[in-house]
Amino acid sequence: MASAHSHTRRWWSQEAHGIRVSGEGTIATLLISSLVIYVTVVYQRRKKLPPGPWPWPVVGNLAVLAGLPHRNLQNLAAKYGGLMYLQLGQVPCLVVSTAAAAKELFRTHDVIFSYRPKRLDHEIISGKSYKSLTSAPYGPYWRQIRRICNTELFSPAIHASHVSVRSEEIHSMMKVLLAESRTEKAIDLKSWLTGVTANNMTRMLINKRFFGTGVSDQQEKKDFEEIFDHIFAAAGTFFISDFIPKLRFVEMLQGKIAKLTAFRKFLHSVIGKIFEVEKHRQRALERGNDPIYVPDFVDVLLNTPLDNGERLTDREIISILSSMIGAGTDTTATTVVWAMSELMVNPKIRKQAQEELDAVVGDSRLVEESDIPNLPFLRTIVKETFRLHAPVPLSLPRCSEQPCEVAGSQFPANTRLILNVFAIHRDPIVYENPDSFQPSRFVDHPEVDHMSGKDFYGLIPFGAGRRMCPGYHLGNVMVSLMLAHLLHSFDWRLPAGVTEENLDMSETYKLVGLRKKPLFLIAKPRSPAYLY
Ligand code: HEM
Repeated sequence: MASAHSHTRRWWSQEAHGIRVSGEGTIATLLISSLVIYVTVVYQRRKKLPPGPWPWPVVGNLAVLAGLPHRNLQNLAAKYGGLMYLQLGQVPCLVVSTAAAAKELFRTHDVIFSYRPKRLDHEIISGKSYKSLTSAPYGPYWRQIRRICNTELFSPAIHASHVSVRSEEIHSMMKVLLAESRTEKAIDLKSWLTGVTANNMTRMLINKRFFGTGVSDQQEKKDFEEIFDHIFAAAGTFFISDFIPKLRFVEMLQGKIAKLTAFRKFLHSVIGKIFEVEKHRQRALERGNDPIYVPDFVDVLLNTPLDNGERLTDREIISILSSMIGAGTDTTATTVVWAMSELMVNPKIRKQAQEELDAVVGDSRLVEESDIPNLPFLRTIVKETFRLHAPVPLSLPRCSEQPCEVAGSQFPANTRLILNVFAIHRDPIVYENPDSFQPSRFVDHPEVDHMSGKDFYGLIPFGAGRRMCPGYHLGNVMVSLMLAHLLHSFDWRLPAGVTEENLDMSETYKLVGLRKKPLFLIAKPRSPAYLY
């Protein structure tokens, strides 16, 4: 009995082993044949596409978007060239990394790539209709909003009418800086600059300010700050489901969807009060046709009919205003922080800029906007900062809506376009010593215009083509003005223990290229106190 039993066990074990061996064989065969099919399919497809790194199954080349994607992509472009192909999950992607490739692409394919890819945060926060200027698809709605913004917000006449707002906001913050300088404490420059740019934006848009002295409603200020902290944080977050929609559950598990949904609820509960859209509507009714009243931007948005005769909804107005504040605040403040960082590690350049300011402005008044055209060296510092520290290193993502042909290759609809401004601004064919801060490189080239977005594609901090930044003039003026004020009115030094040699100049990527560590500086006034 015992032997029969052991025989049966041996038989069973051999049989089972046999099954395992043949099972393993089948799995191995399946794996190998899947791999062969995958390699063949990818190889056949890739033959017809621009060069690029080999994609992993499922995720493709998504890993390049981790950490500092502008640098990862620059390194890849050094190997694969100015026009590179990536497979980002399920999304085909073209990466432009040289001035020549940017010129070629914008001259021939700007319209095709004038759409914006959908993002999870936009979908949850604003709903699926994407009605802000930054996220709206290229088409009639976007064209109308862009036209309204160009004529009612960014036109030379409107820009000129806001000179006093810019000046008041900078002067009001100069007073705060003066007071801070008396304490000899190191100042977090970014928070000061963000206050100025945010106040300037909100005064232009809704005739209100939220930072500095004289702000009475502290709760509203807190809500405003919370909203834009969330918007900036969401804009800098990577959502895997934007590239592999089936993985949306991952974002659910990570709590990202719950966080965005909670933010949407908070946003909708406070934003109406902050932007006062309904109050504007009521005031317009009470006012009637008062010829003396100067409408602000909310009045304009409420009153301008769209081509179909309809008016913008409150939701649409709120989206347009929020995206404008989101797009214009951090970008501008960050550029000045980088300019000051470079000037702290390049004291000779800082001194030269101060000498120019002293010669042009003198010591009996503060800088004025009309001084900027007379400060050519300061303007080269601004250009060089935009070059070396492009505030939006990968621009805003774009995509195609239709299938298209680029450089002889066919691309399906929804191909993403990444404009690697960071790499373009370091294109060794255009710039000598591209990694060093040398404003003098522009001294003999005043024709290099970082705001044209056409002809010269070696300096495009505001993007290029149809969706180029509409706030480029305002952004450039604010950066130049704030920098001029900081240098003319104060001498600056690094806090104890930090030197020109060891100041950390590394960056992080949150859609905007921010300093990894805040810039703390100690200010010493250069002008008599009554001037501030
Ligand atoms: C230093 C300042 C700024 C920089 C570097 C900057 C940069 C950019 C870039 C790279 C884009 C994407 C362009 C493209 O897709 O080709 C953009 C778009 C945009 N920017 Fe700016 N920007 C700045 C300031 C501003 C300001 C002050 C405003 C508003 C007052 C603004 C409003 C916008 C809007 C609404 C868009 C979306 C345009 C569209 O999709 O049609 N920006 N910006």
